[in-house]
Amino acid sequence: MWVGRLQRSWALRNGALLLLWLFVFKIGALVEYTHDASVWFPAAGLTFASLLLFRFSILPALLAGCVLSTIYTVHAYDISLGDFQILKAGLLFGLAHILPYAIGANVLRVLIKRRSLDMSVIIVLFLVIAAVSSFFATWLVLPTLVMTEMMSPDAVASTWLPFWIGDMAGVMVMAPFFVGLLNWVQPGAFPQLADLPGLDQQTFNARSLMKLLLNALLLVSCMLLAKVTHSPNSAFAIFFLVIPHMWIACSESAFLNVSSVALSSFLIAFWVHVLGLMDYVMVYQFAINVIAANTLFGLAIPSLLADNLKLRKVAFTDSLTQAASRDLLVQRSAQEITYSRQDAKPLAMIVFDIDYFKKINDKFGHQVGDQALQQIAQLAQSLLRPTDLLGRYGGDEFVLLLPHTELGAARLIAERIIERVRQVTIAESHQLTASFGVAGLQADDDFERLFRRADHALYQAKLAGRNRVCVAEVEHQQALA
Ligand SMILES: Nc1nc2c(ncn2[C@@H]2O[C@H](COP(=O)(O)OP(=O)(O)OP(=O)(O)O)[C@@H](O)[C@H]2O)c(=O)[nH]1
Repeated sequence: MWVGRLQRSWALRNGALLLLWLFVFKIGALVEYTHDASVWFPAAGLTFASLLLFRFSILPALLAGCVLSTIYTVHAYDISLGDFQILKAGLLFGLAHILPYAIGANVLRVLIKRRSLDMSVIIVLFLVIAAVSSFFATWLVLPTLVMTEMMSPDAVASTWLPFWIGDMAGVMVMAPFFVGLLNWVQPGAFPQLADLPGLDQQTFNARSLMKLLLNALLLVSCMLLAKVTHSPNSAFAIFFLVIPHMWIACSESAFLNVSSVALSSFLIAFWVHVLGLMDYVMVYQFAINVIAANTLFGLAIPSLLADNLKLRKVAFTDSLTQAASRDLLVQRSAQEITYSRQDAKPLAMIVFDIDYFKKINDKFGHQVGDQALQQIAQLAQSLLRPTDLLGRYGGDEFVLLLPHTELGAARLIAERIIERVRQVTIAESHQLTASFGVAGLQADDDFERLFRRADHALYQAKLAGRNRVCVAEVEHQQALA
């Protein structure tokens, strides 16, 4: 019910986002580098994600968040500023923080709307936009803080890098998670997101929770190691997290993928704070940024796999008859011939072709011809074993590859098909017939030689009057009429 209200009311949405923004701002303070810079600033990710989804309608919440967080900082750190100066500092901080992310989010929005871009390109663009917009945010916010006397000019040199890393981690690591979360609360706020695979699937089950738990255990172990050994070298063990994260990226939904990176980055901030590992915090931040960038590419895996499957289907299936394409036929035949030879098993090939197909086209039209091809393919397919392969060699010529089949058995199969073909009537009155050539694998056969013999047998069947099966080698012709 509350979700429905949030979706309908602009004011409620802004109010809820303000609360969430202040909450994540406060969590960011867990890894404060100075009072002006957190090395993990998830609020930047929320700013970016909310601007991407809700555009300028969310500005009041973001500006209010910046003003309130400035008031909080001034009081928490006893900075002596008057009320008007605090308000001015808050508003200027807001503008400096929001502007670069508004531009970045809008550029990404426009790019995502171009449906021709594939997921891996969108991810690269997002990473570049995250790095560039957080860099500009850093160099707009810091001078603003100096100008409003929230920060001493001397501190800029030592603060800008952790500030930038903190904002960049906030956007790179947290924005995809916030996008998934906001899109769940308000589906359709940015309809094109539905075209990106899986961000809308909030599927958590026992197996995915177990993976998150293992990930969290590895993370804590690595950080405890750094604490116990007091060695900056052991802090680098955190890079091992790339393994469980890639595992999650390859095996779970996109939303779980971005949630796991967000969770790891939160846990890193939490344990840095609890274990007092601030000296190594930059190592951890670099690690989580690298891991996030890596695992984000996991979002592209489902779409790449789907594209691959689609391409394979197009390349290996004849679109009219759904039989195997000539390419697949040649490829599979070569494989099966090798296996047959290795295992000393027989293999047979049948080549068949509709009789007087040209006349059917001429008399009833191409569409009826196409239907005849489809019917013949379906009929042959229904009589085959799963290990057999039906391919369309070209025009009205089909090839049947029959592994583990003796020549005699292949002939019986051809006879069974020819019998069924005779029962097919097209254009209400025309009865179809077809001719068949059968050949068995011989010692020095490759696909070409085997096909040539089966095709020659087909030619013999045509010469002998069609509507019959002819077997190669034995030169045995059998009229079946
Ligand atoms: N409808 C349709 N016709 C096709 C397709 N591909 C090839 N053809 C036609 O199929 C006919 C093939 O004829 P042929 O196999 O050469 O000769 P035929 O008339 O069947 O005569 P025989 O094979 O000697 O019995 C040609 O007219 C092609 O234009 C297709 O995808 N759909």
